[in-house]
Amino acid sequence: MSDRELSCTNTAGQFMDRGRMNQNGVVQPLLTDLYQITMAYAYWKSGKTDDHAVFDLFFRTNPFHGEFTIFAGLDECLKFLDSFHYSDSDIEYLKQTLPEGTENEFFDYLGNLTAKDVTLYAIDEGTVAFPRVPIIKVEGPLIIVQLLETTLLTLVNYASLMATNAARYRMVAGKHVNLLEFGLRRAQGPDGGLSASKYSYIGGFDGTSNVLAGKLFNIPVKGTHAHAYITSFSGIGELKTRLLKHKTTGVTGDLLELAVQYRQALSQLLDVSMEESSEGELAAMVSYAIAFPDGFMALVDTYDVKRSGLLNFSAVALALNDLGYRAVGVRIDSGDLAYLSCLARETFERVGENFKVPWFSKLTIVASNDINEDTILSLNEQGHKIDCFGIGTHLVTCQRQPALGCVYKLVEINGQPRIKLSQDVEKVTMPGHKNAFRLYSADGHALIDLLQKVTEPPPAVGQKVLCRHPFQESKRAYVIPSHVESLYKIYWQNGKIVQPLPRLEQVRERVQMSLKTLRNDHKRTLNPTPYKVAVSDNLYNFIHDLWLQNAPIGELS
Ligand SMILES: Nc1ncnc2c1ncn2[C@@H]1O[C@H](COP(=O)(O)OP(=O)(O)OP(=O)(O)O)[C@@H](O)[C@H]1O
Ligand SMILES: O=P(O)(O)OC[C@H]1O[C@H](OP(=O)(O)OP(=O)(O)O)[C@H](O)[C@@H]1O
Ligand SMILES: O=C(O)c1cccnc1
Ligand SMILES: [Mg+2]
Repeated sequence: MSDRELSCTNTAGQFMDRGRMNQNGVVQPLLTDLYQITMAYAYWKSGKTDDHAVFDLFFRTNPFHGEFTIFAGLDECLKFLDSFHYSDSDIEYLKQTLPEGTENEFFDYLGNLTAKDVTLYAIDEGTVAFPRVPIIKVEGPLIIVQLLETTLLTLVNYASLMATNAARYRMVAGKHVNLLEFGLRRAQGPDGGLSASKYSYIGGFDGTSNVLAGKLFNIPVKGTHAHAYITSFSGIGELKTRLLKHKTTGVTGDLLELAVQYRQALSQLLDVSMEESSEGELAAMVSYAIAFPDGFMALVDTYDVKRSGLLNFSAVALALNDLGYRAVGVRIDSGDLAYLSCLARETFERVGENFKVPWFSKLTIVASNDINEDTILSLNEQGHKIDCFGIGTHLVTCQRQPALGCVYKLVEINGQPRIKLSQDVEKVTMPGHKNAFRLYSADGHALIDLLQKVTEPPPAVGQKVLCRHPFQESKRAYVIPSHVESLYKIYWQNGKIVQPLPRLEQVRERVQMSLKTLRNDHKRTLNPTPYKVAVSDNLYNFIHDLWLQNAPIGELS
């Protein structure tokens, strides 16, 4: 759909620095859990200030009963590191908040703390990611890397959940349908709303109704109008203006008169009685068309799609055509969207044929109203004629799964591996500083992600590598990769962002490219095949030796 096709167009480019946004003002070092700061004090007191730590940020299960996750939020994490600094008022607040007796030198230490000694490795933003493969690794002095935990998690969890949700909607809707995010009114607060707009765009939506998101992130802003516009008119007597200049000749025409004439003719063609249709709706549509003659898109379900909305819309669109303008289309916001969209398309085809206006059959049909992934799948099965979905509540609140469970775990300290044991095997952490590789088959599909110790040589193309399930001894396979992708890049080092950061549209494109590398059976909505994540033989033995060393031996009595 071109910009012309929905009534509002985007002019945001001029406000933006290459499609990237400045750091969200709410993201600052105090946006964290108190326990990070109390731990920092205790680390400081116990002389652990300069201990060298490595933390992994990863999730354990994919959201939405799926088998993939889109990693998003990295850009914001890097900006957070870049600006990490406690202000004087932050320090004042902490002095009042931490228990009396907290030593003053600690606050001096915090006041001078930055992220300059931190190194951050990450998978590229917009790439598909899988459980247990760290998407970010953070290395540096224990206190500062610990202090980053909560903020990094809040920046990655919702962003990745949202981008994944949007990518799933894109997959079920197909390439050719437009997807607009309409969720601001339902989002979890203003910041949730802005993030939803940004990350649904990355995940594959085409635009948002959120004007501030358009300005801040250079996302196309689009929209139609609300029922209030239609119900604010009760009859044609209320129209203060009915005249419109012809688009090319400039000669003034009476849009209302033309529309009324067409309405009469249409009522016979469509077998709809004029008495049943709403005159207020006609007046509203005429006035809206006068305001936006090149972008006329009308809501047709206020009273009755068949008996009123389509009749009035078609009458006004034909009248506009006489004055040299081409209407854009309709939005349907209630009822059976499959049936009503087919009815709308049939109506437009008949009207176009009858009045010799060929483009009528191509009018855009937008559908909205509580749409989710399953609704789109069901509509696809039933057959529909919808060109564009406007989606709010289910998309932005991620109603099907409201949180992604990324965690941040210490895996190494002063060169010594650390393991967190759990009764639940899935929750046992993978110790040590690790590298991750994605191994591809000859047909270009991703086969398996392989974690190794950083000291191991990377897997090589054409060479057999043993891939082991991290916890189940008997599950292993040899893989001969046709292509090996090293998943981590250093993004932050020596106090600087050390990779060029892509623009939002580039991340958006990367999502689609990355999804293409996944086999369809990993992406299907019902019972998708799990993607394999493995460890090298070396890492397997290392984990299990450490596990045995750390697990206490019980005594039976
Ligand atoms: N053909 C269809 N197949 C499956 N689901 C549909 C179909 N058409 C609409 N839906 C969905 O059914 C639900 C209908 O919701 P609901 O009954 O609250 O709305 P409505 O009565 O049509 O409209 P409203 O209450 O806004 O006037 C929505 O979630 C909508 O997306
Ligand atoms: O349904 P969603 O996916 O959240 O999409 C956004 C909704 O917001 C608007 O109306 P609103 O819901 O405010 O009023 P309505 O329920 O009466 O249509 C719009 O008409 C959509 O229905
Ligand atoms: O522009 C629209 O049609 C729109 C915007 C927000 C919510 N519902 C609809
Ligand atoms: Mg609604």
